[in-house]
Amino acid sequence: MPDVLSVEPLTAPVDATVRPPGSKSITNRALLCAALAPGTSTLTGALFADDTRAMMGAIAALGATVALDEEHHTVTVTGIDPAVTGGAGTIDARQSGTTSRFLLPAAALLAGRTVVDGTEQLRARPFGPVLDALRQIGAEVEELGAPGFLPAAVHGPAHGGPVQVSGHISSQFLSGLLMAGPLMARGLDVSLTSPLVSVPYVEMTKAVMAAFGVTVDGLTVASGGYRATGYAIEPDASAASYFLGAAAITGGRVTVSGLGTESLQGDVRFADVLERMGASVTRTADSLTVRGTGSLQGVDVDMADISDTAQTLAAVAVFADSPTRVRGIGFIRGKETDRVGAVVTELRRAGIDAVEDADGFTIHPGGPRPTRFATYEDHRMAMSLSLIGLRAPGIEIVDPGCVAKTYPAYFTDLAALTR
Ligand SMILES: O=C(O)C1=C[C@@H](OP(=O)(O)O)[C@@H](O)[C@H](O)C1
Ligand SMILES: C=C(OP(=O)(O)O)C(=O)O
Repeated sequence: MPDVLSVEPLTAPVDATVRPPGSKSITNRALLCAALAPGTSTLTGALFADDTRAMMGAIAALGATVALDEEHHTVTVTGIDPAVTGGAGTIDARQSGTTSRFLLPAAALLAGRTVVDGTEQLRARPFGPVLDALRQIGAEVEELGAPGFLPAAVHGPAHGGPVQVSGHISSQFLSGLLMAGPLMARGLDVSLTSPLVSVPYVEMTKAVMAAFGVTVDGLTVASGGYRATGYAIEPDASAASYFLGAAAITGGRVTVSGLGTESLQGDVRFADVLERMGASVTRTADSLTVRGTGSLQGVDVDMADISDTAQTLAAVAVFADSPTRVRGIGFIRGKETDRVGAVVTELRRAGIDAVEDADGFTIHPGGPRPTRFATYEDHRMAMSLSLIGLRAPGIEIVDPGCVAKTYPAYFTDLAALTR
């Protein structure tokens, strides 16, 4: 991957059918549930990217046997019995929020000490709510760096029972607790102390747990255990947003196969936002087609449920004919970077009138000038801003390799749109 990548403008509207790689979020849930299930599970359609390799490494450190068949997008996992497993040493969650926030409660099941750490970027992201929750349910927790941040050590076994956790910073704390819940002696009964963001991800957690034989009732899960299974992972809906956005801004057509009305991923609702802007959307049980109609209106939209697609919308909004206001996403300042600040800074660099709001941003349409975009080690900055280059000449992306976090082949697949 070069240090800087030039995006070639499309010479004709896109007309393509794509199938993005497996969902990061579903892959990492399925890997963890499989690791906690006695017996062997086979996961098909899995994502192979930095975030999921982080989870594969983490569950192997817990003692699971993990066999990769990358060519066939398949992972085979033989699970552990946490009741007879000791601490897992030091686990490197790399840049992955899901790996780290899901692993801490799972590591708290073990009668031993496990340290969870990651990159400098991950060390800057919040962990206080899950560390505090684990203390409430009987785990010993040491904050080895700044309080509320990684690295942190947990020593179980956590006994479970009633636990309180906040919902407004990240839903991953809740998802992680729920997934460890069935292996706790008292099960788990979670109460939220603040409104939940990213709600569809918690529904996804329950759905994946159900596939592995565990029922969550509200936010309560009984003590029990997972069942190993065969599990098919859908394509990644956040990744799909870039291709759907490309159709909308070029007046072309993109069909995403493998994702439709039956999807477990909230981010498929990005297509609804494009529809509100004037694109035409066709949905089947397992496909989504967006057709650009040649005109896009700005929208005023709350993206608290689907915030990984907010940067995609920012790029699309540049080509609308009225302003777009995105609300409800103040919490994305705590993701890979301050995504609100970063997207506004970069659009302004291209001469676009973009404004930072307390809970989101406002984008006024305009003609972007040739620009070298910074990407802040954030895969979604790189993937989103590249869309601008499909319409405007002279767009360059710094550090395009950062897409490896969730979509290593992104720029190859984007270039294939023009062929
Ligand atoms: O549970 C998940 O798989 C995720 C939840 C969301 O995070 P937050 O709950 O922190 O918003 C999302 O942004 C992230 O990419 C994946
Ligand atoms: C926020 C993201 O990832 P995570 O929180 O899992 O690191 C993302 O993929 O956009």
